[in-house]
Amino acid sequence: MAEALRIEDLSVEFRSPAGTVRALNGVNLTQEEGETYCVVGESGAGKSTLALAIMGLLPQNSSVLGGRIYFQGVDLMRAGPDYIRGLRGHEVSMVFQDAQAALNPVEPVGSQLEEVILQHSDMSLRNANRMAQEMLHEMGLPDPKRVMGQYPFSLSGGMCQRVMMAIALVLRPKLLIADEPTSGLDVTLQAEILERLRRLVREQGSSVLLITHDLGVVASVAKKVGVIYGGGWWSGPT
Ligand SMILES: Nc1ncnc2c1ncn2[C@@H]1O[C@H](COP(=O)(O)OP(=O)(O)OP(=O)(O)O)[C@@H](O)[C@H]1O
Ligand code: NI
Repeated sequence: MAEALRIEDLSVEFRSPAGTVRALNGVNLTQEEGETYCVVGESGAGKSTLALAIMGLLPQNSSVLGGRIYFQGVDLMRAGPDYIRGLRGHEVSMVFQDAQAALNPVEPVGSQLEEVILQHSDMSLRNANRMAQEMLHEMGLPDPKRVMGQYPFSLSGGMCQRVMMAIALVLRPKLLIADEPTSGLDVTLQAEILERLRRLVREQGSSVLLITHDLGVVASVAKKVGVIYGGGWWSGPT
């Protein structure tokens, strides 16, 4: 099987007025195409930092101290910003930990989804609208037509997570990074979202890097798991 993602000895630190924090300390992982890989670790262990590093979205006050990130064999640290921008939204997409904050607050969620569809296809607005509704329906949102016209603040956290998931999946990414996609959801909804992820892997052959602190989630979806602790790293089969 071909390799989707490989991370070698990645170390990242943050600078703040209080000093520097080592958020990642020598992380290594290899993920095959079509594989679900779980990253677990307690709060503050560096999980979101890892996700942002892969997406090329680390904040200004961080530095990569060393290491390499390869996506489909390409060294992302040496690839230009245009290449990384091209990857985001096409090949690699991400569901952010705080979905409500990641959505544009001043645009109805339906238009946000339509925009992504239109940017990546030559569909008519009408067809994009239909596709957006279908995606929201796929994600298990009741009454997608009504949801389309709403702003993020008027939707629940779980609904925003589903909208984000629709946006992330509509492009059929080769790699989906999902940062705590089920946190804050009740158990039934969690199971449903995980089932959708599983279906994605099956149908689209996508790889999923699933970030969670929930060992129950790990047990139900992953073949491989990596544990981040205090920026350090342990990986092995589940
Ligand atoms: N923008 C930032 N500026 C300074 N420090 C940061 C920043 N982002 C994260 N950190 C620090 O880096 C460490 C790792 O944070 P990170 O958000 O990656 O953890 P996490 O594992 O995702 O936690 P959680 O499970 O709570 O989401 C923490 O000590 C955090 O305080
Ligand atoms: Ni996090």
